[in-house]
Amino acid sequence: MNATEQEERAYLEEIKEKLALAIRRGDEAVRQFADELRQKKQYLHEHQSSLDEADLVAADQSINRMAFTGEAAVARKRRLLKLGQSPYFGRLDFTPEGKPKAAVYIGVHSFLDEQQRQNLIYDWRAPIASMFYDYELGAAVYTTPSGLLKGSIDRKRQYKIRDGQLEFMLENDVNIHDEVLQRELAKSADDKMKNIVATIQRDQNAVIRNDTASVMVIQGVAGSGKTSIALHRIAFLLYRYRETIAARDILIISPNKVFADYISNVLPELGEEHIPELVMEELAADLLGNQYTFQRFFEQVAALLERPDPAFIERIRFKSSTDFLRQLNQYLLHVENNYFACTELRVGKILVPLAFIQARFRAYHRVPVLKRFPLVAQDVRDHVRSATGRKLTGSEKATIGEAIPHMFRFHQVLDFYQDFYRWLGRPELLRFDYQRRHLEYADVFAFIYLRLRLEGLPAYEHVKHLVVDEMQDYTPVHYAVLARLFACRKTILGDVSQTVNPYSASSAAIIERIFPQAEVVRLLRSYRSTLEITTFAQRITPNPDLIALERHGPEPVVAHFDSPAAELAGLPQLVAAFQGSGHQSLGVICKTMRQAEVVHQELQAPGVQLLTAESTAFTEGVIITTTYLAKGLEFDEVIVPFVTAQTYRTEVDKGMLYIACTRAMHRLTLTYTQAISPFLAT
Ligand SMILES: Nc1ncnc2c1ncn2[C@@H]1O[C@H](COP(=O)(O)OP(=O)(O)OP(=O)(O)O)[C@@H](O)[C@H]1O
Repeated sequence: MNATEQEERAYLEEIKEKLALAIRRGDEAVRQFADELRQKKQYLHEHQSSLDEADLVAADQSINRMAFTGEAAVARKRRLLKLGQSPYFGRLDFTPEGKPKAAVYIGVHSFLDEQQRQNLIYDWRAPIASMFYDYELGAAVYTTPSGLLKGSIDRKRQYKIRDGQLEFMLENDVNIHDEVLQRELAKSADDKMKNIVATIQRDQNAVIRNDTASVMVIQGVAGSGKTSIALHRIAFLLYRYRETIAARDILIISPNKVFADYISNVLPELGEEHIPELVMEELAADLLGNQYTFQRFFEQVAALLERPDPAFIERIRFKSSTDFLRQLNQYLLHVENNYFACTELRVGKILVPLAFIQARFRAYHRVPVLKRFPLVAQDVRDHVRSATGRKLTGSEKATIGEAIPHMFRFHQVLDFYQDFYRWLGRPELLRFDYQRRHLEYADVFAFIYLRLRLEGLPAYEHVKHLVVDEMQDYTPVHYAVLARLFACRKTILGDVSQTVNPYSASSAAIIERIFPQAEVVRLLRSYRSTLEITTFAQRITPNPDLIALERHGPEPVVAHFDSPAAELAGLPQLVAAFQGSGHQSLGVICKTMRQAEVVHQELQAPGVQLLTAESTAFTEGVIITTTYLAKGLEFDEVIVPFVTAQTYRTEVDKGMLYIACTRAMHRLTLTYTQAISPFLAT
């Protein structure tokens, strides 16, 4: 151990002691709060009858205040305990111009020595910590509340501290970022996504700390850290705007429950509370109300994979275009201008002129049409009352109330939606099952959009930041709905190469058309997989811009079997090899759920889980699932069975194969019988 390391170890012990002391003090404070709270409650209980209203309100407020302070103390203790395990991961020695040098230690949270009023550890989100990610040695600058602070960095160190013990430290004379990053990436996959604070890369840092974009679109290659970055960005914004945004004000829209579970740990790991999340289809169900049922996205994808009917494809393709949204908007104009068949209205002796009713209808152009009738009816009543100089009878009021809506062509959104296709001259593009009141998936958001425009829907005003993951799976109407429901800032992320349904995919360019104010960033470095796996996946869907990280592992194996029975019989051996490898997770990723069930039959054993659309959690071990459900997840090892020319032959199949292969971090095996898929033929 050299002198520097000795010094650092001694410093670590010092910090740990200070942390332990702070925890003890905190415990004492919590105990005091609890005692005071108990006493106060007891006093209230005993003196209830003699206290007046004002006393009670004051007592109530003081109890609430104490409870709040108590909760804050408990949260602080949680943070300190966490720091005790791993107080910091980085250090930079910074000399601001004209000021003395200071060592800045950076950790997941800040730690202030209250006695010395000195910051011993800086939160990675603090302005000064940004230099750790943005600069090597030499001139550096960061933004303080009072402007830019220039200076120079003359030392940078990285540490790995686990369970309070220093595992290693690296000095800046080696390229520390690469070395630590390599170590992090070589690790085994967890059943939960991890935080990456210690190794955030410069381009990623720029996205995380961007606090100006009202809509940020992250278009990144597979494994570029999009999801990680979006979550760190949320943590950053919660820190930066802690006075105005809390975790409960954020909403993450994710593709399914398993993915939501997988990412659920990152923010708590960073010391933030759990963030509300919603699966896109839950949002749809919320907005449709309970009058309709609808096909789910995975059912649409499954139908496309199993029986790709041209008319079905045509319906999906049409409804996924920006032109479709434009037509819907034109139709709404047409409705506004033509569907109010206004007539004059006789109420007793008074004739309310057509022009008056028409003008009132137009005057409310900001109100959704189906919500205008009571307003117009009220104006007509007022008109009649001032014309007659008397109050209206109940029956006159009712006549007006009924007559106005009657002048309008339809009242049900479904009638409009059907009419829209007639207006287009394409009635065959709508398949609605009347008996089950069942919509195809491609109609769900178009229908909601019409509903939103015709009836209005309550906006999600409490949401102050919206995150949409897997953006490529949503179409212009989805975004049009989101834009109207969520007026807040947004982070939207995805990868066009990972579309599960190429007939309904959106690129960043399409999203930009809906959010012209969007800032689009492209992330091209891929971190997840070894170079061998990335190169293999690139042969399926090439992206010349992708930059693969130089990390090596075994070449992917494509194994041929003589018969389907032999292929199935071979799978347990592959699983056994995984079990002996020291890796934590293996994903057996199939094209369809039917195939996954067949594999599950073969591999059933403790620790083997079939992940279905109904699953809600992701666990370590052997997971058998479909590509659709594996999206966004990652595994140490991946097996893709049945990669035959028969199974993987269409564009949709190709996308599936690419997604499946890019889930692997360290090892990839594909198996087949007969002829291999043309996407894998060399
Ligand atoms: N700076 C980094 N330091 C350490 N690990 C990183 C970094 N960036 C990304 N990773 C790792 O790379 C893997 C992929 O990250 P993530 O899942 O966020 O990428 P993604 O772009 O959303 O992937 P995909 O679109 O393929 O699902 C994760 O294991 C993540 O921890």
